[in-house]
Amino acid sequence: MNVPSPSSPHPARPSADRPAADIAAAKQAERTRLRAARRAIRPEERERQSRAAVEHLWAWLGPRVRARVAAGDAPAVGTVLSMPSEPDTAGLRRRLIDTGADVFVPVIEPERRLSWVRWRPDAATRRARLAPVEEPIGPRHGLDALADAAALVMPGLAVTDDGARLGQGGGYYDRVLAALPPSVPTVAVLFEDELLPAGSLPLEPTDRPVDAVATAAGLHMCRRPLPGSR
Ligand SMILES: Nc1nc2c(c(=O)[nH]1)N(C=O)[C@@H](CNc1ccc(C(=O)N[C@@H](CCC(=O)O)C(=O)O)cc1)CN2
Ligand SMILES: Nc1ncnc2c1ncn2[C@@H]1O[C@H](COP(=O)(O)OP(=O)(O)OP(=O)(O)O)[C@@H](O)[C@H]1O
Repeated sequence: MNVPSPSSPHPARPSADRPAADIAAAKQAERTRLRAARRAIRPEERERQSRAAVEHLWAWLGPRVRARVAAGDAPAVGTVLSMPSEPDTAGLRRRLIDTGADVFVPVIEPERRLSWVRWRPDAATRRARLAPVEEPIGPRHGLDALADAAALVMPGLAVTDDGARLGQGGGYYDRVLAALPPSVPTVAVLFEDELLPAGSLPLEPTDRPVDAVATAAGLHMCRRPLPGSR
């Protein structure tokens, strides 16, 4: 079987021959387009799509978390505190907590690194200095907190059918994906129009693909079936 290793660079590399500055500029233009499209999404529509995307994600993730909790091995799950422009992960976090998972969300560190803080519904948060995101206050952990996670649920602005991801531009998640054990399934949560055809996003050598995308339309497998999904 010719399945690419999850930690290898993305196999489809339409932008391989372009100068790096061109690719970065093309990404920036795409971010501008995608952010404008997000601003046009009404709150009720964001709510609807967030609920439906979480429902599809939970149909796969819920049973896996439950099984591990029942076996006395309550898993970690990485996710985010969503910005108002993003699909809302609040419903996912509530279900994870209700089911007994350990929920971790990112905190921005120097040199575009992330650390991970355990989140509870009553967690005190503060605004990050370098991005318009809330971060919980509390002990910070390295990526080892997610080494045996049931999933890493990621933000992003768009992902292609085959898993190429465009984020907010910090490279934070590319660094995470480069260091995360390939056994941890990675899923981006997006609005419906943000799952794009393969080949339609500019790629840099440091970009790392995601395994799947959850939208209101369903859970789309980009690279390999998620464990237990069939
Ligand atoms: N909820 C959430 N948390 C996250 C991320 C994320 O994408 N979403 N990140 C993922 O890496 C990291 C934070 N990085 C971020 C960097 C920039 C922006 C941002 O929204 N910036 C401005 C854009 C300014 C500009 O135009 O250049 C904005 O969109 O208004 C958000 C997060 C870690 N935590
Ligand atoms: N593993 C890495 N090591 C060093 N530099 C990196 C790494 N990953 C990404 N970068 C740098 O970070 C820059 C921004 O990355 P990119 O445009 O892929 O961010 P993004 O995936 O859109 O953002 P984010 O992950 O923060 O949501 C890249 O131009 C690249 O130079």
